[in-house]
Amino acid sequence: MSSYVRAVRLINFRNYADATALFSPGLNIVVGDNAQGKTNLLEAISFATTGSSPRTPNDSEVVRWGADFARTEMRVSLDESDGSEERKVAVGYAPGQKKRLTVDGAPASSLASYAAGGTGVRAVTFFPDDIRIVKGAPSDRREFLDTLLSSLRPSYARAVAEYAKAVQQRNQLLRRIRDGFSSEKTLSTWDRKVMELGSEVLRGREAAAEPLNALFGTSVRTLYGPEKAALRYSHSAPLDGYAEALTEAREADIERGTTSVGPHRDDFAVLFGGVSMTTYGSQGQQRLSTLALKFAAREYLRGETGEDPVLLFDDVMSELDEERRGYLSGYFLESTQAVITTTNLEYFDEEVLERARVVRISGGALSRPTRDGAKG
Ligand SMILES: Nc1ncnc2c1ncn2[C@@H]1O[C@H](COP(=O)(O)OP(=O)(O)OP(=O)(O)O)[C@@H](O)[C@H]1O
Repeated sequence: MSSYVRAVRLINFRNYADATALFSPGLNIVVGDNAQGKTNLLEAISFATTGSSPRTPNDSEVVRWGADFARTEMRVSLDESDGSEERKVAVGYAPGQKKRLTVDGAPASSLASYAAGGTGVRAVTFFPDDIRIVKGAPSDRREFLDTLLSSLRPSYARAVAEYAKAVQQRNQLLRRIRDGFSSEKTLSTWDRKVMELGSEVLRGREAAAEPLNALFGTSVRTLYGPEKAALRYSHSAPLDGYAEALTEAREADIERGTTSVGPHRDDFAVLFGGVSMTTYGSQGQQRLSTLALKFAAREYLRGETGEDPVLLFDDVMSELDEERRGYLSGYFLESTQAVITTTNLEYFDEEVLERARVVRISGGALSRPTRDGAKG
């Protein structure tokens, strides 16, 4: 069996002062009224798993109001083949200070390596706001791809971050050249750097594009219907024509003061029967395609690592019809581990509830943890 999360402790995290939740393999249902802390709990599991919040780039938002730090601790049950049984990981954050990440008590070598499997577990998250991946701007779609690929390899995460910096610096230089403060000769050093890092990003994305397209097609068929669905990556320049395209765009780039070619300008189309869901999708189609993207991400991670990621899905049942809710319950029950939130247990059949662990939340307090492995 793949690794899974046994327990998470939240200290000064969002509306939690100090609370511990225990989880089982298979389906875990977090239930509570509105604004009790369900989303915050999923966010905390993700924070503990990757060292960052999937909801905000601003870490200080997760610190409980009035507190001066936030901390998550997590116990992960490891895949047996590793020999060791359990890993303990923690993330501590105090505004103004460097984030502290530890694995079995020792500092993690970097955030990138912590997030890319350093904790022993990977996660795929779904938050209602993720619909922007389909509905929103190209940057939302690029972020989806980059987060997924970064969770596989720390080197990809580093390339993405360094590439963004290199593009910014090139842009500054372009403007200096345009305004006569620098000579065009200085540009070739930055072009090489941008190309080198950009190529690494492109290679990662190009390798993932086709498998993700196929997995997305299958997920849409099971979730939605016989529609032929596809993801189509669109390049500002493909890998093999990157250098030429960057050189060709040089004059125009100087004029505009921005870099117009490279993976930071790419996008992918989400298509149902050839129709763009970004432009023409109904709310329901956009939501289902977002779910299908997440399912594709799960399968992709599973294929690449041989490990099933943990699924953290927020309020996923509420806008689905009964048949799809039934399908999803089965999907989660059969996963290595899923933690999903709901305000309403009636979305689940009796037999699903019998097989699931139910965690109740009220005002940032969790139902008393029961022994590991016990339900309820
Ligand atoms: N940094 C913070 N410190 C304290 N409370 C916070 C912080 N950030 C958010 N909250 C509060 O936590 C509460 C619970 O939020 P959460 O999004 O987890 O609710 P939820 O149970 O998922 O609700 P819903 O069913 O309405 O989506 C909210 O009232 C929110 O204002």
